[in-house]
Amino acid sequence: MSRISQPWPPVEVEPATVHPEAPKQGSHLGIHFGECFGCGDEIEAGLHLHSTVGEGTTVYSKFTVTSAHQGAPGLAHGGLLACAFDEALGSTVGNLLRRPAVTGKLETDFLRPVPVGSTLYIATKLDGIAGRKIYVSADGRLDAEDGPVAVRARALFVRVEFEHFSTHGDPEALQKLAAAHEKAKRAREWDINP
Ligand SMILES: CCCCCCCCCCCC(=O)SCCNC(=O)CCNC(=O)[C@H](O)C(C)(C)COP(=O)(O)OP(=O)(O)OC[C@H]1O[C@@H](n2cnc3c(N)ncnc32)[C@H](O)[C@@H]1OP(=O)(O)O
Repeated sequence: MSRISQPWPPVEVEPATVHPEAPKQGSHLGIHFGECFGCGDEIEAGLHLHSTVGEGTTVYSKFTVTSAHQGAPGLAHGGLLACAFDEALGSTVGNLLRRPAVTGKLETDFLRPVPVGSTLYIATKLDGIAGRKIYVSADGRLDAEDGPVAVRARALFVRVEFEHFSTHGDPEALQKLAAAHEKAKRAREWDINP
């Protein structure tokens, strides 16, 4: 039985073009929000995903499973694995395209159990764009870049305006976040052009 029967992407797409100001190959992608469950450093039990830009439209992420992420004893919870992929895919879309987008659909195939203590090596790539729709997919390999594939994911992200977050989210927290990003940007420019 084929695990994924639908063609991917499911519609005709244009190739995704990386934004000229996107972080370059080899750049480590920072935390986009300290309280983000996927990447933030303020959530002790969070996933603490780390990502690096790869070649073309690829981003590589790592996620180490801890006892805080269990479903069955000693094994990662499938929902948290899906969360790791949402983060890896979303970070790829956000950082490479530099336009706000949210997950519209996320599909996961769990191919092998993922034990506590193991690290998932997630390789994500942009598969194409159709209007506001961005198609993206990833493989997660166990314990090595060339390890066996344990989880696969495919997602549709939908481009939104900034108002999506200010209308539905926490405007005060957004303002603080924007101010922190601006401060970090100025500090980087100062480092580069003292
Ligand atoms: C540096 C930065 C780092 C940034 C790093 C960030 C990393 C964070 C990672 C976490 C990301 C998340 O979890 S985001 C949080 C989870 N997601 C959400 O909360 C989204 C909730 N849903 C929504 O707000 C809405 O449904 C939207 C925005 C997705 C779509 O609503 P809309 O704006 O009214 O647009 P709509 O017309 O419905 O959809 C647009 C097109 O997409 C299609 N479409 C929409 N949803 C689906 C779907 N589930 N399945 C198929 N197709 C769909 C529609 O058919 C349509 O196609 P066509 O007619 O054009 O052909």
